[in-house]
Amino acid sequence: MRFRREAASPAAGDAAGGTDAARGIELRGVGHVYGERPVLADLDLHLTENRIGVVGANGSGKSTFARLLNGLVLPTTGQVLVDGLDTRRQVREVRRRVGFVFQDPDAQIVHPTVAEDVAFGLENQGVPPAERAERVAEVLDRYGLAGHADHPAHLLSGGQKQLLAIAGVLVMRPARIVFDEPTTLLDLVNARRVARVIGELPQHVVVVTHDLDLLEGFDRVLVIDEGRLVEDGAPEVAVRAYRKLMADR
Ligand SMILES: Nc1ncnc2c1ncn2[C@@H]1O[C@H](COP(=O)(O)OP(=O)(O)OP(=O)(O)O)[C@@H](O)[C@H]1O
Repeated sequence: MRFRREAASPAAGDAAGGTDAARGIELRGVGHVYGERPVLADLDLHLTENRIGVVGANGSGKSTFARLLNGLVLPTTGQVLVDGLDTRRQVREVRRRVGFVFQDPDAQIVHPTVAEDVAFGLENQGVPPAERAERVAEVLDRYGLAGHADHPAHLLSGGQKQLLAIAGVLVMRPARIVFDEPTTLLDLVNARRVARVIGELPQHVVVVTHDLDLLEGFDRVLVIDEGRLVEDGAPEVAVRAYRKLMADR
């Protein structure tokens, strides 16, 4: 899937449109059903914090939740609003605003070389070549990939691929970024590196993860269980609740 290619302006920090009250991501009475299988129900949330984590058991509905936030999945019931934009009716604008980083970077890498891969979304958007080159160089430099610009993207290490996937989203300057298990496939060194990168982003981020260390310094953590929100609070409180939930199984 190549949805990240649609992430674009406005840059982080830009006036995102709508009224202040409409800022953030709002879920109103959201539920989701795949075929006959209900996977999320009764979600009423207003997500405004800079760093939000989402944890829960396998199959609890976290990826589905993440995908609702940029319109990759549409709610079966209720509404998801991003800065006042409805994911059902204004999906293109929503995807410009909300970048999405998949768990497996191979799902996002579509061009032969590192630089071409990062440039693709900008090219699609009609960004002029000189600006394109400048933005690509800047983002590759920031993530330690400048020396790999002309290398085959698929030959990068797992950690470098994840950074490339993040670079490909960031170059589009979305105001918000959703990460679906960004460190699951990485070793400890690369997991820490990606955690640091996420921690330093100016964007609002929502991170689905099983890596509880990643949640350090987050503003808010949601615990999802069997498709329902069962805890919502500061990381220490939410993680404690999650551990207890799992210990009782
Ligand atoms: N496209 C789909 N079609 C049908 N069922 C699906 C689809 N995607 C997910 N599901 C089901 O929905 C439920 C929730 O899946 P989801 O991937 O959202 O969970 P998760 O919490 O992210 O799991 P994990 O931690 O294992 O990645 C699971 O039972 C899964 O089998």
